[in-house]
Amino acid sequence: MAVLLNGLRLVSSGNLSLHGIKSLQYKSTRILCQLPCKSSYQGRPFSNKNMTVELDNNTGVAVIQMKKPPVNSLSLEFLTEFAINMEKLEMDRECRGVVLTSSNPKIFSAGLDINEMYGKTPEHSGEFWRAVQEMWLKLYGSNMVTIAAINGSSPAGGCLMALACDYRIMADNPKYAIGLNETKLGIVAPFWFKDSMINVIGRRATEHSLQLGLMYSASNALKIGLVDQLVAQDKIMTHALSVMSEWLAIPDHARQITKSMMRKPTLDRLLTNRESDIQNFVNFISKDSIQKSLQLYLEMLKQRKS
Ligand SMILES: CC/C=C\CCC/C=C/C(=O)SCCNC(=O)CCNC(=O)[C@H](O)C(C)(C)COP(=O)(O)OP(=O)(O)OC[C@H]1O[C@@H](n2cnc3c(N)ncnc32)[C@H](O)[C@@H]1OP(=O)(O)O
Repeated sequence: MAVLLNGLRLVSSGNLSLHGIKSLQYKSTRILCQLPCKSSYQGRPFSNKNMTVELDNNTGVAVIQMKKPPVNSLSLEFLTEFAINMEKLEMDRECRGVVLTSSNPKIFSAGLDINEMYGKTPEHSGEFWRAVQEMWLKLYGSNMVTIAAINGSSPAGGCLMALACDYRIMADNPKYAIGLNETKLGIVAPFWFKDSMINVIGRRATEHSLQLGLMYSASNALKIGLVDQLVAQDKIMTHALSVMSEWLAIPDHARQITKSMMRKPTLDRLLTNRESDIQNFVNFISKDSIQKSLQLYLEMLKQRKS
């Protein structure tokens, strides 16, 4: 996948490599990364409106705060913006860690934007799925330390984002739920969603979880290891930054090589099957029966409100 970023053409396919080690550098200023409006993505108009990215040059830690109303659903535009921001941070020698969180006090992310999967052309579906893959490749394959500060519910694609991070801290609120609930929508979590979950909670728990499309309360997510810690909502960012400092105390090169060793087989599996995975998604999502399921699900979401 190629993107134009600040005039530089980037060809991306995941980031972790034994050679991609960053040197440690610190600066004393605080900057707000806002990509220029003129940035382009495969010829599409681009705007950086779905998240803010704030890099603290003292600590080398960036906070990506998702802010797409109403529920941070992962649209093509959102995913494109996310991948470009991750690429930019990855290339920034001063950035060593990323905390991913949400500006919505109740929702981390509602997962993939269902409107992107309903009533769309095969071309659009293919482009959308490539962007979903790219988001995961950038996050799962990042050289940086990645921490999800899950300050609200996080179904499906939202859970995938959290699973792709190195560490997950969830707000201790019984109303929040997290999980890969795809089967409940009549759709199937692809193999790399499944692999991401297996690598965090193990095979048996994943099978149970995926077949039933289970959503876990924060406390049950902690019990099965889907999240690593629960903390009070108002302490979640402070805590995430404190955990980050522990991870950053490890020399980057040793941690990055270890991370690559652990994650490379999972990344390679998608990289070598990328095109067939897209084709599989397009074929699956284009079926009348799946379109019907998605239509009913969208209607149910709207009715639930009223
Ligand atoms: C071969 C492989 C094939 C396929 C693989 C596909 C893998 C798919 C992965 C996914 O991520 S699918 C998406 C799964 N997500 C969900 O099931 C979440 C659904 N949403 C909810 O459960 C709730 O909305 C909530 C996130 C818990 C938030 O609840 P809340 O009560 O706060 O808000 P409300 O329900 O009123 O929603 C507000 C507004 O947002 C719209 N919405 C919600 N989720 C989505 C979504 N994922 N995509 C698009 N739009 C979404 C909802 O309809 C409301 O819209 P409205 O204001 O216009 O009525």
